[in-house]
Amino acid sequence: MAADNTVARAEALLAAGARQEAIALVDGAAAAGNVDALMRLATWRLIGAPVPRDLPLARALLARTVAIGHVDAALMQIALTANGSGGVANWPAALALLRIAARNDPLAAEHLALVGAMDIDTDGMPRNIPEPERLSDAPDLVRYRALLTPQECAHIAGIAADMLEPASVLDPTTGAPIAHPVRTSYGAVIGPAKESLPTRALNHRLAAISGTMIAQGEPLAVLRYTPGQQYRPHLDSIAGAINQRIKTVLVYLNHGFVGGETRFMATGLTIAPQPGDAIVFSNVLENGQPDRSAEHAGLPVTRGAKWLATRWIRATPYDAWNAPRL
Ligand SMILES: O=C(O)CCC(=O)C(=O)O
Ligand SMILES: [Fe+2]
Repeated sequence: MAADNTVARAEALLAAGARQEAIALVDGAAAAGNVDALMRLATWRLIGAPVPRDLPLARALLARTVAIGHVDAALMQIALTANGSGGVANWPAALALLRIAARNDPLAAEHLALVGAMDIDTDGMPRNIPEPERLSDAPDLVRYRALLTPQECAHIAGIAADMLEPASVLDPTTGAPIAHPVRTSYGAVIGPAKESLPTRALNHRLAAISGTMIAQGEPLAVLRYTPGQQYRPHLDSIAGAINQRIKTVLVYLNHGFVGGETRFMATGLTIAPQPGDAIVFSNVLENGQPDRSAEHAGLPVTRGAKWLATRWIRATPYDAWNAPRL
């Protein structure tokens, strides 16, 4: 179907407060097989606005969108299939969909090649976990050298590059976003609809090296620090959290910058980022309470740009679709 302006007209209606008309317009076009309208309906069902969130329905709409031919819809369908959003997590089905998408889409072909190069089983789980190097006992901290290949690092950074935003917090009085007081880097979160199959496999790898279930991980966050930017000393644990951040995995994604070491304040231990290296540390003591000795910082970058992926891991499964505030 030729491109038309149905979705743009619906956006204008939404902006003007005509919600029902906007929905009716897109519904009608989608029923008539308009691929952009179908894609928009699917994303509305994922976002939960201006219609209620319905993940299984979003999946069904995406499947129809893919059948007509829509590259982004295919990659989203693959992500949701692999991570079980709106259904049961099904790696083999996601891989089969990626094989089909890769026939026509160079980006999907790249994802397939990345996954094909990994040492994983038929469920996308790593077959071998390398031996860690212990860096300290208090805090409980280990390092895995070259856990990610340069291609894997570039893949993660590439997904995030399109979504980077300055770190912000909400002003408690006005509710408006203001500069984050502790972290000055730019960042992006690779949420469940953007979790490419290579990212999913890497998240399995990060779960394996941290001895946790993949479902405990918050969506992978990617940070980019340019000169002067830093992550001031902080704890990753959250005071009073019901579902505590028990562990953190940091993966250094690149080289070609100066500064940006990770420092643990209690010991002074300072880690020089090497691309592909991962560190894993515990943010809680054996009794589950926050471990003050896990306080750490990302030192200022003085030249170039530092890219880093962070996986904050909770005590119990974390639902990224219905994330609680703590
Ligand atoms: O940039 C770093 O080295 C530290 C990052 C960090 O502390 C975090 O992501 O929680
Ligand atoms: Fe941190």
